[in-house]
Amino acid sequence: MSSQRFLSLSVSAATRDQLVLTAVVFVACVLGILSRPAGYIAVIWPANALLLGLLLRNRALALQPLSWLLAFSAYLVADLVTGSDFGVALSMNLANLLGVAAGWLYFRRQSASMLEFKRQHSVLHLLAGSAVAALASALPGALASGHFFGAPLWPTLQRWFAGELFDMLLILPVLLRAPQGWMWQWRWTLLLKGARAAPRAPLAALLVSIALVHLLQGPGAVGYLVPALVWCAMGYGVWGTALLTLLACTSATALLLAGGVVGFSQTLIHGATSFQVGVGLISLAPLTVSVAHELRARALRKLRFALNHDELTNALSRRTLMERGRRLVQRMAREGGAVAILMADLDHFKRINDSYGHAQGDLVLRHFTALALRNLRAQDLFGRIGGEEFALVLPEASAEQALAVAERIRNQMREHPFGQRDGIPLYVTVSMGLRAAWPVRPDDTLERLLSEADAALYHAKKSGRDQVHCHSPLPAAAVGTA
Ligand SMILES: Nc1nc2c(ncn2[C@@H]2O[C@H](COP(=O)(O)OP(=O)(O)OP(=O)(O)O)[C@@H](O)[C@H]2O)c(=O)[nH]1
Repeated sequence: MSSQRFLSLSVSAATRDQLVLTAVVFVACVLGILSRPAGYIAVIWPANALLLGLLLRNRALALQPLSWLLAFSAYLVADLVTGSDFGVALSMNLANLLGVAAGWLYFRRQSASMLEFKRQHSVLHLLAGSAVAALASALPGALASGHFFGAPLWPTLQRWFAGELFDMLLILPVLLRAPQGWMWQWRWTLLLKGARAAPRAPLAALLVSIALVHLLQGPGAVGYLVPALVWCAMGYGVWGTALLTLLACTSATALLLAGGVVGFSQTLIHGATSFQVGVGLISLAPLTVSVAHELRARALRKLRFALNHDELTNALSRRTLMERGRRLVQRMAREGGAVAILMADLDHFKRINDSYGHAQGDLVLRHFTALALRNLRAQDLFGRIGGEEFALVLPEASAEQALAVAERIRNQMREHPFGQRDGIPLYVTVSMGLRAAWPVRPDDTLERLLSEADAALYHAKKSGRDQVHCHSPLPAAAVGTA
């Protein structure tokens, strides 16, 4: 367990996390207690959702009974220091803890990807888990309220449930999807860079819609937020959307409370209950859009990769190499730049397959690809032409530089042992043909350069393999230094 400096004390990471958890619950409770105009049920009660979210993010913490005990003490102390009766505080906070425990039991069965909103059904599970947690605290809470204050069971149950559902649906996604690590470990510069690069228009639309909620107040005003939030969902990712939804929905709620459209007095309580459930459910719309948007983007990325790459080696596919290579050669011809083409073919590959098996042959192909890619620059192209034949297109590379790269790859390949057979290690060599063009002429096509590199490869094979042959002879000095 690593020890860290925290508040000038040297504490273990687990203790630090427990202290943070306790402090968060305490502050959230005080906030909730301050919003209790109706006597015993708070307007906002973020403590349960925050506690549940933090425990789900840090499972090791949730598995320690001390964490639960500390959280419970935070609930109790917050109530007692603000003047609550001990019996009331004890029973109400037991109800709170029961809700968190029920939510924990529901969500702990979900996979990490489900909880991080990386699955199609994540939002539905958020709704179900939040409803379970809300009901598990609302029921004992309403019973205790009836016992201590003579509050009617059904309206109190509805009120408590609505408040909890509202908090869970808005707060949990922010915590569950937040970047890895606690506040002090977040990569703030990276986050700020991402925020700066994000489009501004959806955010501006959201601010306008919050202003509209204020200007055109009414029971349906929260709906004004939906189009802008859906737009945000298409540009800001799941976490950004969850955060903006939380901020926008709570701002709109505060504005409508201030305007008297919703209220938590006894006469307005039914409307407030329906309002909170409605806002909570509305918040699921942008979240669902952002999850679907992200899943679609991921599927498209995978599809594009599969289209552009060879399945076995992950080298570029022949089609993509030809497309990109053609564009590159045309650009070099326009700019009068240089390009070097290498054709590479593993030697006696059939024998490797025959003697060591096809699986070993596949391994050699994958290793050769990795080795070649390690020796190339980001702008170089490396593709599998077919079987054990590969092509490399190196822009802005002279014949000497390309020859040096080819020799490096050839030497590294011949020195790498691949498994053993009868105690004899398997070594594989590669032959290559090089065609360099500098400057690239307008009539130099990729097809022609490739076929000339192929002719050079044929010579390399004919001359005994395990060598690089150049299409046109290089100056003697260059060959010596390569
Ligand atoms: N393991 C494996 N073998 C493949 C794959 N594609 C093609 N081959 C094999 O590669 C071998 C190519 O053999 P040849 O074209 O005769 O060439 P070679 O044995 O390398 O001989 P030289 O090129 O003349 O040195 C054949 O046995 C193919 O079955 C593949 O994806 N995996």
